[in-house]
Amino acid sequence: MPEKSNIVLIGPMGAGKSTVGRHLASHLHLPFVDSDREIERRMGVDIPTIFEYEGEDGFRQREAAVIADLCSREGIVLATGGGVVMRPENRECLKRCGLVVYLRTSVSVQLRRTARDRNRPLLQTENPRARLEELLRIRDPLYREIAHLVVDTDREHLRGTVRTVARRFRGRLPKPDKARSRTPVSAPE
Ligand SMILES: Nc1ncnc2c1ncn2[C@@H]1O[C@H](COP(=O)(O)OP(=O)(O)O)[C@@H](O)[C@H]1O
Ligand SMILES: O=C(O)C1=C[C@@H](OP(=O)(O)O)[C@@H](O)[C@H](O)C1
Ligand SMILES: [Mg+2]
Repeated sequence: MPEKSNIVLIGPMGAGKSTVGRHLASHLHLPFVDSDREIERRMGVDIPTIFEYEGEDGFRQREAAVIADLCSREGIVLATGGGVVMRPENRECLKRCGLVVYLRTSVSVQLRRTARDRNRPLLQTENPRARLEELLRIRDPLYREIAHLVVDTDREHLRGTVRTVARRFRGRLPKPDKARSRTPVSAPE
């Protein structure tokens, strides 16, 4: 069970974590944080540059530090990068950080949504489909391992996905009345 009341979006590149996250945060009136943008902000360079100079390992190290920091916050919507689940310490951290939502997507839809974007170094290859398939084979069980909720984004429109997650999140918040009735009442001496 999560210890904090954040919403954490996980899933592969092109699942819509950044886009759904931004809309969901605005729908729920919560702050939105994208861990990739936070890494770029701290470093002052973009993700392809970090990969170029420090390799994927360097990026993963910076990502783990940012995830640990962001998970200390309360009441945010957090969009993660697709590879965040590769490190066990991130998985542990995210599980405790809030409601973890796996935005599931087929490789064909991922390809379509990421085709024109040059900002994902792992997809700058001759065969992005094969790369996405291989990443999903490794990562899908890891997404499922920490997800409290799986939402298929192929079949739902953006608005539908936002509503589904918002409903499930609200359902987990303690109702004011019930919360009061759970307050222990001290017995008269
Ligand atoms: N549910 C959706 N339906 C249609 N297009 C989407 C959906 N979610 C995201 N997109 C589009 O796909 C692209 C990649 O989305 P993004 O949010 O960056 O994915 P991620 O952060 O998971 O890699 C963006 O251009 C976005 O507008
Ligand atoms: O899948 C991955 O390993 C990555 C996904 C990217 O984020 P998105 O999933 O938001 O595209 C970004 O963190 C980086 O390029 C690595
Ligand atoms: Mg993103």
